[in-house]
Amino acid sequence: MIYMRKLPQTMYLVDFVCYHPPTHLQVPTEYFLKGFHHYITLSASSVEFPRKILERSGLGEETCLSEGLHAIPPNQSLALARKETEEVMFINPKDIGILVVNCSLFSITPSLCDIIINKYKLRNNVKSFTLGGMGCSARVIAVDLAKGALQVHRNTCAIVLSTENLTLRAYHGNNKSMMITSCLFRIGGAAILLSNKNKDKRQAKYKLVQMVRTHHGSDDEAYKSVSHHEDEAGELGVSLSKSIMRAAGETLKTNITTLGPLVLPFGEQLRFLYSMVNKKLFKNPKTRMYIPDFKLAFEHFCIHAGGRGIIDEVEKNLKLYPVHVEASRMTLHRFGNTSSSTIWYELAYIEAKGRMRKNDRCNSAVWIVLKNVKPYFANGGKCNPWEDCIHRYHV
Ligand SMILES: CC(C)(COP(=O)(O)OP(=O)(O)OC[C@H]1O[C@@H](n2cnc3c(N)ncnc32)[C@H](O)[C@@H]1OP(=O)(O)O)[C@@H](O)C(=O)NCCC(=O)NCCSC(=O)CC(=O)O
Repeated sequence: MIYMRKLPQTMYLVDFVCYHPPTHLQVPTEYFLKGFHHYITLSASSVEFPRKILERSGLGEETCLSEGLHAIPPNQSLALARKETEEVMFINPKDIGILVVNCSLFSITPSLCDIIINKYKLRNNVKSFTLGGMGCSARVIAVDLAKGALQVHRNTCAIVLSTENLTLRAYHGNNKSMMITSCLFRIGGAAILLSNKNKDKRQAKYKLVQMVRTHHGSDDEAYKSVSHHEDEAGELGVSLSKSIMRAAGETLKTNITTLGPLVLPFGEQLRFLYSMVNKKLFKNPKTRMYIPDFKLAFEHFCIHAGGRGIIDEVEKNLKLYPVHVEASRMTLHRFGNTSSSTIWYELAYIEAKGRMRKNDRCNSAVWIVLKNVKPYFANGGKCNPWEDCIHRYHV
């Protein structure tokens, strides 16, 4: 009995839903650019910049912005920002013991967790955590936090709510790195139900098998790659530095080194080890680090849809095929960069395509599929954000 209590708890992903924004919130390119012209005093040289970025971004014509950002000039009131968050975050409140909410750019009192607890009248011993400022990486951090809490609290359900809120963050200046953020980021969110209850095993879709987190905050360049600050003219904005690709590449390398031994076939591990020893120990300048074939470890890849450039880079570095990055590209096209929730739209895409088969493995936390997941239309009308458009994808 004592031995049993010490066993690590298995964490199941019972189900998840993604916010499906209403069509009146859509921002087709021309409409978006018209709004941009109204609320930004663009200098002559930068007038064409947002158009250029939008055309090359990988975003389609149906991505959405919050109600406040449709107004001309934008209505950036706290009330509308709060309304946005309340609309995006929704749960089924039954039996929740742990609540984790992550939202990078919107932090208020009462907290985002408090809003949910009050709205759904959650029980008073619920363990709640609100994470802020962590960008898209919070998608892993929030699940990891829930996992840690589920190790301590047995026979418990946890909800993770991942979202971003841009209403208060529309940028009104000429700084290109900050304009890019406005061009790429869109409204979105996801709710993920996790459980360590034995009885949930039967209905759960996925089981967590590995979780890897690495932190590159000690590297100054990585630290500054996404940053909220004032521009040269004193306008607040969130800048994306050009070095983000390099930072993403470095993080990928560290993750590969950590995750490789846990998921790769033995032969791939050996090849990787051989190249590492050659390069690091024998300092052989001719040896290039071997990038293991992760296609042998995963059937599905959910790569953060941060921008076309990011997806291109990961596809190239990991030598993936177009089908492996299809869910990321289609998510970027249909929903835009929704920050920490993009990977859940991607998982929903793979499900909607009917590609999720029993025993398949998905990154980025490593999930194993517990049963064939039926696409939405075979699922009794269960909510999938792709349900009205999956037949039109891929594009
Ligand atoms: C923005 C792009 C779509 C542009 O694609 P292109 O293939 O056209 O790239 P390009 O290099 O030719 O760039 C076109 C123009 O944009 C400029 N440009 C590109 N990136 C820039 C940047 N970060 N800051 C300032 N300017 C930039 C180039 O100088 C050029 O300007 P000129 O024409 O004047 O020479 C792509 O670079 C991309 O996807 N970048 C990654 C976006 C990103 O960082 N996403 C992660 C967000 S963070 C995130 O998602 C996590 C979170 O939520 O926190």
